[in-house]
Amino acid sequence: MSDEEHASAPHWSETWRGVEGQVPAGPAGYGAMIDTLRTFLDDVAAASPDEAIVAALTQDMAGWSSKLRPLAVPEAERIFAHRRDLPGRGQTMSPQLFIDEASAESVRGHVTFGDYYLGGNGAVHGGAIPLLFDEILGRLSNAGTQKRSRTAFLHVDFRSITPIGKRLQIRGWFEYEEGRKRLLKADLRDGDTLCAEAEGLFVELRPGQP
Ligand SMILES: CCCCCCCCCCCCCC(=O)SCCNC(=O)CCNC(=O)[C@H](O)C(C)(C)COP(=O)(O)OP(=O)(O)OC[C@H]1O[C@@H](n2cnc3c(N)ncnc32)[C@H](O)[C@@H]1OP(=O)(O)O
Repeated sequence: MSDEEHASAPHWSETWRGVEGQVPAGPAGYGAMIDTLRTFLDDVAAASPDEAIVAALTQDMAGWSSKLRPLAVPEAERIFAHRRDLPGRGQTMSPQLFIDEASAESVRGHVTFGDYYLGGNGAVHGGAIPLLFDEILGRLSNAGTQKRSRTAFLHVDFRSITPIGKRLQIRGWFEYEEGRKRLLKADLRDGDTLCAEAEGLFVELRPGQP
């Protein structure tokens, strides 16, 4: 998907973009580059390459690292993971989350875990699922006009295996707020099957808290 298609798709709203400041524009094609990197990671995970491919790939990747390293900038100027206008925020650490509907109180979206996230026997790694829940609930907790918050705890129940390569449905919602504390819940489903559910406490940061 091109950056233009990403930006025009109805997968985010002003509310969902949150309060964490401006979205960096970044160069044209940044979203497509991150999509390609995701596909690349899935391909690396799925492939059984021979020695020549391994040697060539290692050399190519080292070449790109040497080109990128001198371009490193401080966190505030980075594009990676700061593109809240793109599904997946322009990062590859957690699976690409597509938002279908969002308000200040709840969010609904979909996600497909690629081969990169395989744990074993066709199931998603148990560490990748909390990552996804922290992403959706962390963003919901910080959406709209909310003051910034951080995850204090995240409880995850794995109810059935989460399949690799299938489009799954995810929801997140506010349960209640009490002072600086926000309790949010989320679930992840494969059709009618509940794969996992989460409960997270997010605590509003005091001024000066990192
Ligand atoms: C900054 C965000 C940027 C947004 C980016 C969005 C895009 C990214 C999307 C991804 C986003 C991902 C987001 C991330 O992943 S954020 C990264 C992961 N989280 C952290 O690194 C947080 C580390 N911890 C802290 O900084 C502090 O402990 C916090 C700030 C959480 C609270 O320390 P603070 O000193 O401020 O608070 P307090 O001690 O006065 O407590 C206040 C109240 O809270 C209650 N309490 C506290 N902890 C717990 C607990 N564990 N269980 C039960 N209750 C707990 C406590 O009893 C009290 O209640 P009460 O006695 O008043 O009733």
